[in-house]
Amino acid sequence: MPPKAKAAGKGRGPPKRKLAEAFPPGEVLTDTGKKSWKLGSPIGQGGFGLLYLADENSSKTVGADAPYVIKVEPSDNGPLFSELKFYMRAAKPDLIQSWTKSHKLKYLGVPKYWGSGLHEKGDKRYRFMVMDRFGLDLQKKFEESGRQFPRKLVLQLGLRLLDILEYIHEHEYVHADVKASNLLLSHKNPNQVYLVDYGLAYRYSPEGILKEYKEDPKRCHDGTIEFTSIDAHKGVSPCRRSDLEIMGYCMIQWLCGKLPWEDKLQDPLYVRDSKIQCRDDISAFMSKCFPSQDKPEELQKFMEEVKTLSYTDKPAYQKLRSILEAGLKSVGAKDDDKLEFSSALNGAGPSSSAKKIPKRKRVVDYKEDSNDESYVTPTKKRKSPKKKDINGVKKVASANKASPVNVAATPKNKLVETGTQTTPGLKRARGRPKKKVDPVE
Ligand SMILES: Nc1ncnc2c1ncn2[C@@H]1O[C@H](COP(=O)(O)OP(=O)(O)OP(=O)(O)O)[C@@H](O)[C@H]1O
Repeated sequence: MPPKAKAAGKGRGPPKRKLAEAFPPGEVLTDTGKKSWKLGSPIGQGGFGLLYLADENSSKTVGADAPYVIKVEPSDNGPLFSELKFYMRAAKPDLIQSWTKSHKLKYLGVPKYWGSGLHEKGDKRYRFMVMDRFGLDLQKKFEESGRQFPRKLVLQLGLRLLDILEYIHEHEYVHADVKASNLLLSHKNPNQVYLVDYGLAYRYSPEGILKEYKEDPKRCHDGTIEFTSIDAHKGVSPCRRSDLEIMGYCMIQWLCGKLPWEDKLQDPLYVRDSKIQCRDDISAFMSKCFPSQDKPEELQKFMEEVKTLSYTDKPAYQKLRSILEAGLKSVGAKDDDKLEFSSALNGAGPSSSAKKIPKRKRVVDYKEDSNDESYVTPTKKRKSPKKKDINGVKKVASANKASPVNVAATPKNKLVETGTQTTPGLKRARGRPKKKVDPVE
């Protein structure tokens, strides 16, 4: 039996996590810096908490174009704790701003952290975090585009992801769960994309000290099964090369529609072995993904460059950028900062294999943030397709027949669940502090 399937849920689950109750619009929360924020309507639901539209507190009501969201979870739930640690360490607006400036970037797709705190209501205590508000996620765009993105778009997304990953890697973290559903478009600017969901982010280099390679059979296959890295399949904590490998699989899927192992995602060992085979013969892998089209040479080179990285190596981000830029050049395009989703630009419509399939959920069997805090995540089986997201537009929960409903048109505070991210039978769990160290206390 695959290790993950054995570990899934049975007997190891933590107590059921409570979802934060729906706060009424107008609820005021005060963060640790004494700044007050006002909640608007709920905008999304994660596995462990709710997201609300929000704004700085004033006499005005928080409308549909609010610039912030607030994530709220019961204070004894772990996941927001882990994510919050990342945001507090690496996503302060000043830090992002100065990096953007010094690296001459037009923007950096890391959400800014605006504050956090604890909020008491009745006899309950909640942890909250304020962040930028975004728009649609790229998984929806991918489905809308018949599960294929144009080459120019894929390469531009790759370039933006390299900016993001270089930044978070240089700030001691890896993301470990890059995928289209974690890439959100800016609420205001349709040409900007942001990487969200740092619930699985791992501090691979606390105070600059790199974690050592160590396989742990109990932690195999963490992440989202089709994209997760070979390191994660082997139960090794994610590192910089893992993020790049995951990103490579994403780009290939966006371009060809379907990765070779996608028909057998219920078998993590099969997925792991397929990825290992592909790494051993990248050219054959590319031929499988692009049987009837020209193989995108740049993606092959990208994967080959990633393959050269050892566990602790710092990736050559600039070389990787040049590889993707050469790809843009080869199709007569340039990085003009416009994200165009129309597949006509590809010169090819969606491939026959590029049909709609249900979105996968991610799996994680542990969480560890080293330094002074260590996390052990008891496995948790997540309730099925209970998702979420709204971003001004919600989808109703029939797996792939999305009916967009404007959140403003839904009954007050009533979340419409969406069915986007489930692979039946696989579990998902998130980090939980072993020691009770509260970052906002
Ligand atoms: N800053 C944001 N602005 C707008 N929408 C967001 C923002 N962050 C997340 N979302 C959307 O809200 C939904 C819930 O996000 P959240 O990160 O809580 O869920 P998740 O990715 O499943 O995380 P969890 O790991 O808690 O399950 C997602 O569909 C996501 O696209």
